[in-house]
Amino acid sequence: MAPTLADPFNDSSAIIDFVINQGNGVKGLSELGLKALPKQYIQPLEERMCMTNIVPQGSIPIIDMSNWEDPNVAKSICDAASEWGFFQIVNHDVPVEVLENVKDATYNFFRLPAEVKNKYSKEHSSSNNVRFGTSFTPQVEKALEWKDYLSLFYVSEEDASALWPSVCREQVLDYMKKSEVVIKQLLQVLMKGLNVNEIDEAKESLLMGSMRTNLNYYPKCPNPELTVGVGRHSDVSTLTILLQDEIGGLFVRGNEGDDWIHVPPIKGSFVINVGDALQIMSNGRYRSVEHRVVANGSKNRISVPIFVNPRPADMIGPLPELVANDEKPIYKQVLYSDYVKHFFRKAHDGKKTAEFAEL
Ligand SMILES: COc1cc(/C=C/C(=O)SCCNC(=O)CCNC(=O)[C@H](O)C(C)(C)COP(=O)(O)OP(=O)(O)OC[C@H]2O[C@@H](n3cnc4c(N)ncnc43)[C@H](O)[C@@H]2OP(=O)(O)O)ccc1O
Ligand SMILES: O=C(O)CCC(=O)C(=O)O
Ligand SMILES: [Fe+2]
Repeated sequence: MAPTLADPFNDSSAIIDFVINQGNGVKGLSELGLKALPKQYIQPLEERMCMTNIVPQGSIPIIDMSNWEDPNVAKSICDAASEWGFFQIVNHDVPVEVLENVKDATYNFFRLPAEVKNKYSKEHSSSNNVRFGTSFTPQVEKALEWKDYLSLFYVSEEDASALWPSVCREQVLDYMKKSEVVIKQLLQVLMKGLNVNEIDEAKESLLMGSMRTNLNYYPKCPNPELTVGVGRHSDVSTLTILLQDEIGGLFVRGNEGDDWIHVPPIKGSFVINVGDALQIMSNGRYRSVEHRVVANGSKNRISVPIFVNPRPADMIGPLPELVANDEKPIYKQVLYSDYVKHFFRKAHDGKKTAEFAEL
């Protein structure tokens, strides 16, 4: 029987069963109208966002991509990637309509009944390329995160037609396809900033040979101050291109102490961040920076990141062009899928994943 407000979950396993096994997610919990956050979601004090650590006037760079080849624009992109690891881009040529369509498609997927979404869960999905889930790695997390997601790994149009949910398939494919131009522009500029002037086929495949789009849903939360939407982590991608809605809640680690900087929503923009794979390939010149998402007490929020990655079978390490000139490598060569598996098999733990590749 479905739990009600008057008849809340009587034991710990009932809540896990409702959220994870039945596929209701935290969206299902939120819609029950619970008055208090279930204890499984209460984060330790040190993982909750503390208002005193938010830099009030802090902001990551905002870069206009209309003249992306201009050396000044190129310099601001490379500087932002080295100093902040994060920036926002405007005037990037991906039509606003494509962005609105993928946001609508995200809502349409999460509006589906739990039993339909649950067909895409780890336990029921016929393929690892499609995954509906909640939190990050619930099996190993001491406290759960207040987020549901659908993760879509792109292999081919045929694979997507056969496996991706029809309610969002075309919109996500269009979003990925139309974003490729700006992804290539950013990678070209970032490589030039490392004196890698030609991106041949092999290098393009190493930088962007596989892509994954996640549809993230953060429902409104009864006690947002006690939990997190996403805990502190850096992405394992080369680059992440993130579309967020108008609600806000993404914070980036600042350059000093425990400072956190809010990333304000800008209509039509993308938030760009360097991932661990690019930090490793650039031998630490570009930085993958910790970020986190807070929960919201009054509104639902969505975001749609495209993770641009090496292929699972690629070996990643400092690019040969960088270490050829006596620069000391700080990372070893690692198999990218081993790196990603290491990330997915533990709870979010800030910047610790990169230690896997340190020399
Ligand atoms: C969900 O909340 C998130 C997600 C993120 C993501 C940030 C990123 O940067 S995603 C970019 C990751 N890169 C890639 O996907 C490209 C390369 N892909 C691969 O190397 C492989 O496809 C693979 C991801 C390693 C999966 O390979 P496979 O052979 O199928 O390996 P498995 O053994 O099935 O999986 C390993 C391990 O990972 C878990 N897992 C797999 N896919 C996902 C997924 N999409 N979401 C969550 N977890 C996933 C899987 O369950 C396995 O764990 P076990 O415990 O079962 O062994 C950032 C922040 C967030 O909050
Ligand atoms: O929702 C957001 O703003 C960021 C989500 C995120 O960091 C991720 O999915 O890796
Ligand atoms: Fe992230």
